[in-house]
Amino acid sequence: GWGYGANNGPDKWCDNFPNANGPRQSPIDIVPGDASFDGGLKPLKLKYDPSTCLEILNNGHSFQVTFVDDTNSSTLTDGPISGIYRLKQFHFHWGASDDKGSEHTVAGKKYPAELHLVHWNTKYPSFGEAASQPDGLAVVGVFLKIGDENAKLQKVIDAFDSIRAKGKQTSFANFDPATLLPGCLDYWTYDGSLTTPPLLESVTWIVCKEPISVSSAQMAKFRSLLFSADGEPECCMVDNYRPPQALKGRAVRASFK
Ligand SMILES: CC(C)NC[C@H](O)COc1ccc(S(N)(=O)=O)cc1
Ligand SMILES: [Zn+2]
Repeated sequence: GWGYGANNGPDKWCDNFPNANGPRQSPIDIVPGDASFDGGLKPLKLKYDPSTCLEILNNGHSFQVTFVDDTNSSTLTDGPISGIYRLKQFHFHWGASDDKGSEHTVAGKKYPAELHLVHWNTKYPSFGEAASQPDGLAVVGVFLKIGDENAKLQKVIDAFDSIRAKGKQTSFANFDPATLLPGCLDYWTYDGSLTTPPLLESVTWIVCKEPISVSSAQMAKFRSLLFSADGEPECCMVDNYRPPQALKGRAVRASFK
């Protein structure tokens, strides 16, 4: 199956996933000077209920924290979107070293990691249905930069021993994803796609300008996770990011001046 190695990585995805060369692929390099301020963009409204937090799992590509999404308890509204989008999961992408790892870049700058909070449009019956619609998903991206230890993130890291290998999962309750958001919610937004196969072109991307902190020691813990399952040769889960894709004429708007 697809992955991030030399033989199954991003440059090979087009062999099985034709969306790879589509007109609205993600991630992109965000060039602040080319983004146009749009005064019509509303502030992001994120309302998260920690009791909807369900479990944490290693899916062999990243780890993700999944949420109960059968009610509007944890939602994203306003911002560049219309209607109500429900939180489904959050996950991260990171590098083998602190000089790379993010999917989006900012005028060519790579951050060591990037958080994705994945939401689906409740005008559709489920995440799976929404994922195939052009306005089906909204993903909030938050950059991580090396600095002070992030105590909120540590709660997630403390679960890594239980999900070290592909396919492992464990219960994960009462986590508030709002604690992972930066203080300032200024953002860039553009029409894009899933950054992993099937690369569906269904995502309104909302990328926060302000990063959150993570310590180098905490990043080392991310890199102790494995792409491989129990019983397979151990393969460290690192460099699980897709590089920036062609903009193909798309506009990037800024919610801030
Ligand atoms: C519904 C089917 C297509 N399954 C989709 C699968 O769960 C993968 O979902 C996702 C969800 C989010 C992203 S990202 N990195 O763009 O935020 C990538 C794949
Ligand atoms: Zn992602």
